[in-house]
Amino acid sequence: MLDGQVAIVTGGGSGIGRATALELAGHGATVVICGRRQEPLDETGALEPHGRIAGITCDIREEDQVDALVDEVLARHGRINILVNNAGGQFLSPAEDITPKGFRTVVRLNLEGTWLMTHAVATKAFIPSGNGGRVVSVTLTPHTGLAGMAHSSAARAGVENLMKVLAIEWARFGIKLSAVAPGVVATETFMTKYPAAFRDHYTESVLAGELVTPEQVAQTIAFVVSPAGRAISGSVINVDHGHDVSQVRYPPREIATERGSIEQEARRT
Ligand SMILES: CCCCCCCCC/C=C/C(=O)SCCNC(=O)CCNC(=O)[C@H](O)C(C)(C)COP(=O)(O)OP(=O)(O)OC[C@H]1O[C@@H](n2cnc3c(N)ncnc32)[C@H](O)[C@@H]1OP(=O)(O)O
Ligand SMILES: NC(=O)C1=CN([C@@H]2O[C@H](COP(=O)(O)OP(=O)(O)OC[C@H]3O[C@@H](n4cnc5c(N)ncnc54)[C@H](OP(=O)(O)O)[C@@H]3O)[C@@H](O)[C@H]2O)C=CC1
Repeated sequence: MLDGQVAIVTGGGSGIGRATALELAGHGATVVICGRRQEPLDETGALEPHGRIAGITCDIREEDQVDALVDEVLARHGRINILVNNAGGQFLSPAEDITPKGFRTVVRLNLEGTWLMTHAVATKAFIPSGNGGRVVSVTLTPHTGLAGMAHSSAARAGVENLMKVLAIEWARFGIKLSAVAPGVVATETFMTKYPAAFRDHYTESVLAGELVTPEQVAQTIAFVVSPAGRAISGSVINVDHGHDVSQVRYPPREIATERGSIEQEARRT
């Protein structure tokens, strides 16, 4: 389905990004993955039997590193057809405890990093080639607001609207852009990063009684960038077992602290 296509998947060393890199490579694409650490990238590469996945370190928040990544992919492969903006994340915190620096950190990663990658790939590869390209950005549901993640909710809303605006502006270049918005996905990070009460509550209370798998998100992304998804642009596609339309009280009684909020995520060491 993707023979001859060259794809970049950010955050391809783990979770949804790893599953997406493997899915695209399984359909014949040559995939370059990036992240801040080399080791997880190498681990993903080793899982692909035909040598179709290679890793290049890059912090998507840094403009010079983004430029260097895109230049390197073009030098190696001569073209880019697909960009998957998957790298992202946040720390869990009651909104009143998020500092200006903390808010900026999350917005920089999710919104500015996505913008830098998208702009660089479009201006260096998609537009000059005359062939356009496909962009999928991974965001989040629920769209009604992800309580405990004010910074990330704001950033992801920005990403989804960015995809819509660019779908209009860059239609003339043949560039199609969409967002894929997962619900709660059983990645290693989700299962280990957040306070146990938060993780257990959302694992047990999701509508369908089961979490989304990274592979389900990856297969949706592969469909969107495949020939079958050619007419998809400016869309937000939920992969969430109905999470977006469910009504959830905040904070959930079962995990509310004495302050009437949620437990803050421990700082990483
Ligand atoms: C209805 C609901 C349904 C809810 C249903 C639930 C659905 C959950 C769905 C979502 C799941 C996922 O996304 S799972 C995937 C998540 N994956 C990730 O988050 C991976 C990427 N994340 C990260 O790298 C980090 O978390 C992130 C903080 C964003 C960036 O890390 P950095 O190393 O760049 O930054 P740091 O140096 O650690 O921190 C920079 C500043 O950020 C702030 N900061 C960082 N960690 C902090 C913390 N735990 N508590 C407070 N503040 C913190 C401080 O101000 C820090 O500055 P100082 O004070 O100076 O230190
Ligand atoms: N798991 C879930 O429940 C859900 C996840 N999502 C979103 O899906 C995406 C993937 O999540 P998931 O697979 O669970 O999480 P992971 O933590 O496994 O993946 C995040 C990846 O992004 C990379 N990354 C983080 N910061 C940067 C950076 N500044 N520059 C480049 N790469 C970076 C990390 O690698 P490294 O640390 O080496 O840089 C890592 O490989 C995220 O955007 C997440 O918020 C959305 C809905 C639900």
